[in-house]
Amino acid sequence: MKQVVVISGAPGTGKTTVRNYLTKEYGMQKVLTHTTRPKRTGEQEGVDYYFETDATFFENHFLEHVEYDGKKYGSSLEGLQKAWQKHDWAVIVLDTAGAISYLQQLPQQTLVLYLTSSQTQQAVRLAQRGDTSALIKQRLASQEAQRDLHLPQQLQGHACVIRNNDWEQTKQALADWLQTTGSSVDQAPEELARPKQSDHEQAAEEKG
Ligand SMILES: Nc1nc2c(ncn2[C@@H]2O[C@H](COP(=O)(O)OP(=O)(O)O)[C@@H](O)[C@H]2O)c(=O)[nH]1
Ligand SMILES: Nc1ncnc2c1ncn2[C@@H]1O[C@H](COP(=O)(O)OP(=O)(O)O)[C@@H](O)[C@H]1O
Repeated sequence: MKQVVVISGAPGTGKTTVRNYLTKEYGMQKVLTHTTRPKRTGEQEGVDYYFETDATFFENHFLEHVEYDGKKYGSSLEGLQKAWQKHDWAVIVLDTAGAISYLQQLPQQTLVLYLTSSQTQQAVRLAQRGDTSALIKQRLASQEAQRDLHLPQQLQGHACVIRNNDWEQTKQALADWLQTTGSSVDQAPEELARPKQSDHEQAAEEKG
């Protein structure tokens, strides 16, 4: 059975970190999304996002797309299907509006993980990531970031909520959650036995 783990939450709660952990430790296949926001230092095309312009963005066939802090973001069904060709478990990072769309459109396949952390911690982490203080302030004050500070009603009862403060506890909470989903991710020894790829190796392979 194909599954997609949708990771959602406010900026700096650790969505990308958890996504990378689930790909490396559990072999889940990352689904990249498209955005018109500028690349951050260190981000790479085809590794972190597919970076688009306003003109190229709508050349994609989106399963859902949103506006977040004035920029466009969207995820395609093709991207998800490509991931499912490689592994039964895909993982994607979306805002809460995207998570709601996935639950509505793919109710049998979608598992939502909603991350939280204290707002002070969020700001500290975004600074660690290298974002400027002006950017952090703008991002955290945006309507969408404020909205995503709380689990929307449509996700209540459908999301596993993890407070990502202590990383060891987060890893344990993820393991416990995956066990309760009756997941088969632990039962894919041939996948897990493969040498771990770096994100860049994986991107190079995907490009062919
Ligand atoms: N709905 C939706 N949200 C997305 C998509 N891609 C990224 N996001 C979300 O857009 C928001 C902004 O992402 P990003 O610019 O990387 O900023 P960050 O949250 O500060 O790491 C985050 O909540 C992401 O989860 C997408 O394709 N669809
Ligand atoms: N549990 C944690 N403890 C300490 N730092 C963390 C933890 N989780 C994430 N981080 C760090 O916080 C920063 C922001 O995390 P990131 O995954 O980019 O957040 P998001 O994708 O939700 O915006 C990164 O530098 C990351 O290494």
